[in-house]
Amino acid sequence: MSKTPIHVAVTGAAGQIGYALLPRIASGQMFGPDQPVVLRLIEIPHEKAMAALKGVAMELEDCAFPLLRDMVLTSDVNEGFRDANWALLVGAKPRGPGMERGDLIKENGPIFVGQGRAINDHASADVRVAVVGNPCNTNALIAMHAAKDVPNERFTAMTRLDQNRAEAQLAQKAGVAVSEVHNMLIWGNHSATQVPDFKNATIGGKPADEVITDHEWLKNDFFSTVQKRGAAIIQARGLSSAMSAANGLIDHVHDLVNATADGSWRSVCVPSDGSYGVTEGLISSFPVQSDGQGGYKIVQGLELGDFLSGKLKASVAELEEERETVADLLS
Ligand SMILES: NC(=O)C1=CN([C@@H]2O[C@H](COP(=O)(O)OP(=O)(O)OC[C@H]3O[C@@H](n4cnc5c(N)ncnc54)[C@H](O)[C@@H]3O)[C@@H](O)[C@H]2O)C=CC1
Ligand SMILES: O=C([O-])CC(=O)C(=O)O
Repeated sequence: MSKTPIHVAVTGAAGQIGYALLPRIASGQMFGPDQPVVLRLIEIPHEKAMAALKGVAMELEDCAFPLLRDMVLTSDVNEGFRDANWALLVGAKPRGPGMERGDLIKENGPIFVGQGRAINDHASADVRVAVVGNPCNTNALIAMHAAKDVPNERFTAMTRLDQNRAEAQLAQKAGVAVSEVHNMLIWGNHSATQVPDFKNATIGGKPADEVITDHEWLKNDFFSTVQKRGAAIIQARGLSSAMSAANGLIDHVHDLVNATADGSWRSVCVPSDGSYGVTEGLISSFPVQSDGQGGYKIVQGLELGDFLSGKLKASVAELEEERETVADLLS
């Protein structure tokens, strides 16, 4: 017997990431090859955006995905998040050349108040939220505060793209396939202060910093390539990462709905419980292990050493500053 469809709400559905993301959800890559979905597609109430959304929906129809049971197209957030089991908050303005993601905070932050409230009031009791719109950690914090009745741990933000970028860089440097790289972890904020952890990653089962003996490269080029990859894509494409961002979100949600293999973890931004000295309540990237039943835990006991600990402190300080900037949206 076929499973009950799950309702997946996606904001910014007519945007770049939406275009790369929706066919992958509808084809089963996010929730599995036997899980039907209803897509609830949310856009701004502008004629052009809604017309573009209609076009995207027509294309989805034309793909004839067997798992796609229905689509709702709306600019009303209450309708969009109604009965949603997952809310994927993608819709927001992307940065342009020369900007940092944090520069978007005043413009994008307010979007997440209304969306948080609508999720609170209309989504399914088991709703889980993944925020992609930048600055994603602080936007997730805003939505979490606005959704007073939804447990805080249901709110996540995405550093999986950064993790994937870091894996690719390590694999290239070591001259191995990317499948040899495991437990690559990003700590902190999805920003230029993020901390790609080369100490706890492994390559071919050995610590990455034993396989790659050029530690100056790990601390300098590797670090800054991963931290600044988003800007490099904007520079090259004239638009921000969309295909790889959609791919990161597929991985992020897929790995939260399935149990993580023992002894491994994924980078997920979740509300801090104070682990690793990260200020409690901030949404920061941690090593996360999912139980596959809707729960997860922050993996404990990893050693960071002085270099990575110092970098994490700076990233946490930035998250605190962002929280201060949006204090009026958190009441
Ligand atoms: N966390 C991450 O790793 C990444 C985050 N991003 C962020 O994702 C966001 C979206 O990026 P793109 O799809 O490339 O941008 P885009 O400009 O192509 O699309 C954004 C879409 O969101 C819609 N939108 C804006 N406000 C909305 C609202 N209140 N409700 C519903 N829809 C709304 C717009 O009409 C537009 O169609 C940006 O903030 C970008 O910076 C992008 C790449 C990676
Ligand atoms: O860099 C940007 O503005 C978009 C983004 O978050 C990324 O590609 O990591």
